[in-house]
Amino acid sequence: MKLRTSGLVPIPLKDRLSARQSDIWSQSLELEKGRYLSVLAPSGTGKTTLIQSLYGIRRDYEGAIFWGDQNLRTVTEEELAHLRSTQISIIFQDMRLFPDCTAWENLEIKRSLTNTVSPEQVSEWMLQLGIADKKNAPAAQMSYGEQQRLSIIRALLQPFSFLLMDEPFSHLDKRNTRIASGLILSVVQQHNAALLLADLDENDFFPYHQTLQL
Ligand SMILES: Nc1ncnc2c1ncn2[C@@H]1O[C@H](COP(=O)(O)OP(=O)(O)OP(=O)(O)O)[C@@H](O)[C@H]1O
Repeated sequence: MKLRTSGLVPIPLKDRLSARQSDIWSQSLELEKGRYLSVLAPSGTGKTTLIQSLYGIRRDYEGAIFWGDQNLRTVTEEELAHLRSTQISIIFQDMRLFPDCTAWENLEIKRSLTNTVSPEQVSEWMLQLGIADKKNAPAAQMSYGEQQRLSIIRALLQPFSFLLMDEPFSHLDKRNTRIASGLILSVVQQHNAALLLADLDENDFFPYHQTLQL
């Protein structure tokens, strides 16, 4: 399966976009399994809009987004749910954890849906990312950096062919970013998945095949 966009333009950004060049807006974009794409964009230029449109959360755009032969605009809720649970995983900029659930519960809600990762593996990843001691803490009581590490692990608890990431390391220091990106890369490689990282500045978190300006 391939991700393909054509003539994509978010309607709220339309007037602003007509005044500047972009590698993605109004163009065609293709991403295949196993490819790593970096999308660079200054604050406020549409990273979150892009990621949420690709994930099917937003539909206020012109043009089209295809996952394989499925046009996101016309897929049914069931087809979209199936795509998200089998093909597309995501790390949201705003994390979207359940604040009153513990760290472990936040992960278990996702993990138990497909049971493709063992609880032991989850514990190991929490240890690796330095949040094992937060297992029983409500997400709302975790620091933003801890919540971000939790939401990174959560994204890895399902089968996927594409991983969408919206500034996934914005609350992390260099060391934690290195550890978290190493974990993400190893799981992406296991799945032979594609990775799309939308971020503010150039970085070497992953060995990209392509870098585009939003
Ligand atoms: N539904 C909407 N209606 C009007 N304007 C919107 C809407 N959604 C986003 N915008 C505007 O579009 C621009 C891009 O927003 P977006 O959140 O995608 O940017 P971003 O690149 O992710 O920014 P940041 O790096 O600061 O998180 C912003 O100026 C925002 O105010």
